[in-house]
Amino acid sequence: MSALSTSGLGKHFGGPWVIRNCEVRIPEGKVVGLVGSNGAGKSTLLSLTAGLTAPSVGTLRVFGAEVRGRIHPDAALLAQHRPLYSDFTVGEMVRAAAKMNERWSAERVEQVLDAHPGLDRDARVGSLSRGMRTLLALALALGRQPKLLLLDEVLSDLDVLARDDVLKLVMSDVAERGTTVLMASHVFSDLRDVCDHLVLMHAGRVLLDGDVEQLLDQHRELLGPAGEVPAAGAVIHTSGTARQQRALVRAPGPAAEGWAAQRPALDALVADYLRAGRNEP
Ligand SMILES: Nc1ncnc2c1ncn2[C@@H]1O[C@H](COP(=O)(O)OP(=O)(O)OP(=O)(O)O)[C@@H](O)[C@H]1O
Repeated sequence: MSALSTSGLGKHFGGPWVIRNCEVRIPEGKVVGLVGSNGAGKSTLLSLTAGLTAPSVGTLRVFGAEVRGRIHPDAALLAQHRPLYSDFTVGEMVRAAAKMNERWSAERVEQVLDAHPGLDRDARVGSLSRGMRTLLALALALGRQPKLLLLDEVLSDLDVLARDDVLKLVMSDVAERGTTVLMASHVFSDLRDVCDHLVLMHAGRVLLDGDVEQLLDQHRELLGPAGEVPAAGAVIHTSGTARQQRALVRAPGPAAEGWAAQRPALDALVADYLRAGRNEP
């Protein structure tokens, strides 16, 4: 069963479409990188998935059940603004979260707090470092024992050690509970090492949705002389100098004479799709 599937999904807030004709299918147990430039619609897709806002058109299903602006018990969202009360202590924050959630694993939250001495139960939330606040918010999201964990820009503004802590915690949940994770970031390098499935958005549209290895297999980076790219497939993006040209092509035929073809690196694939999106009218 898909952890998340959408059909003809669209969203606007009374103005222009923020998500348009969105079709995604995310298999259970995957760690998904949700990538796109600022304003691409990543946070909106996460909010729709968590049931915080309802679709304007189309459907969105989480583990087969349609979500229409109702919080799904199997999904937990760690929003970009980290929903925590600064005046509470860590212990008070944990108790408040436990009261707000019917399904709750105190044990899971305690495990996380015990593993991170910076998360002192008596410390004021407002006095915690950015990394510790993110870890606390993540611990509370994990306390809900979600089957689908939605993380919005969870690594932004964190130093390298805090990033390691957060990623380790997320990946341990994946390994131990088979959690499906959808992680949004506008910085692809944040997600590159952990994601096995990629959803790439631009201006409210989904440009790519698939298993990372399969997506790489479907594309070739062609290098050859300047001029027309002799490719049978779809040319996604070209760049080059007066002498040499480079092109990313989807489903290309055999390389033409004078041209070299190689499987692209994942970073290059993502960057080319984002550039191609930016150049569209
Ligand atoms: N509640 C809202 N009301 C009106 N417009 C909104 C609302 N939420 C989002 N938008 C608009 O939807 C578009 C997509 O925003 P969204 O936050 O989903 O993008 P994003 O890809 O997460 O961007 P970023 O990487 O900057 O966080 C933006 O133009 C934004 O202004």
